[in-house]
Amino acid sequence: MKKVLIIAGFDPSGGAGVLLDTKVVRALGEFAVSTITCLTVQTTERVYDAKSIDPDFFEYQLQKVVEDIKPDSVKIGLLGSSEIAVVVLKNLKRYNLKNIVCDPVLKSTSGFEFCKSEFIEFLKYDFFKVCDVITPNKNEAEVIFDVEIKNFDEDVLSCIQERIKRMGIKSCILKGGHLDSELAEDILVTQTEIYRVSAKKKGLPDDIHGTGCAFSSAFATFIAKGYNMYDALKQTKDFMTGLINASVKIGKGRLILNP
Ligand SMILES: Nc1ncnc2c1ncn2[C@@H]1O[C@H](COP(=O)(O)OP(=O)(O)O)[C@@H](O)[C@H]1O
Ligand SMILES: Cc1ncc(COP(=O)(O)O)c(N)n1
Repeated sequence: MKKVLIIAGFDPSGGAGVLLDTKVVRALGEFAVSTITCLTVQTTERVYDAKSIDPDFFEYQLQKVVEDIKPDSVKIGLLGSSEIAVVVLKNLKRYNLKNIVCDPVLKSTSGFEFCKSEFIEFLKYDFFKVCDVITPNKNEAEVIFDVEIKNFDEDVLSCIQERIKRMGIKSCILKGGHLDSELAEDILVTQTEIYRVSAKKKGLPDDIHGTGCAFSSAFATFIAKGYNMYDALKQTKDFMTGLINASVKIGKGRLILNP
């Protein structure tokens, strides 16, 4: 059995964060261990507030779990503060952790700003370099690469490829759930290749909660199983399409995924 380390926030409604991440890893037949960066007050309707865990206590949690259980891959979701991000970076290096998948959560789909501008600069110029892949959605990619994205045309993709090289980012999967398109297209951009997968879009872009969390956890799980990036992306896309088509309404707000 493969082990996936989740580093993410807690959403009490179960629609995003560690509760969803661990269910995804389990649904794909592997084992999740989780460390919590941040607590949120959140429902299927919106995020009301977020509070970081004390950085020293978080580090204690992370170090003890990785000293006990060596992960085959790592999924990083909501970090929530520069202090927590600094601790994560230090320990990714200290324990020489491999197969790092980072979902750069900056803002919730409902509009809650999880982070400040200096945190974004730290991610862009220090943190992303140690990750094997980052998985921004349209809005996150616009902030990270400082480019306006209407669609994933050749000009946008070559601009992003040039920027990942300049920033020292190994690779990036651009998630297309929020593009105005009939297709939900996701694109793996490495320093040398561009590889696309797509599926028919269900409903409106903001109808479903937690798609980005589930995507990065599934991708990290397929990488832990030993798939290369291209095959892991194909498998993740198929898995996500199934989950999205079976999404359920459990509260007053958006649909959620129930792996
Ligand atoms: N309405 C939808 N129909 C089908 N696939 C979707 C839909 N919304 C998102 N996806 C897919 O879900 C995954 C997460 O994408 P996205 O929603 O863009 O991320 P985030 O939750 O970080 O904003 C991607 O594979 C994307 O293509
Ligand atoms: C704990 C946590 N992690 C991540 C998200 C982003 O998910 P979404 O984009 O669906 O709001 C969230 N809302 N809460």
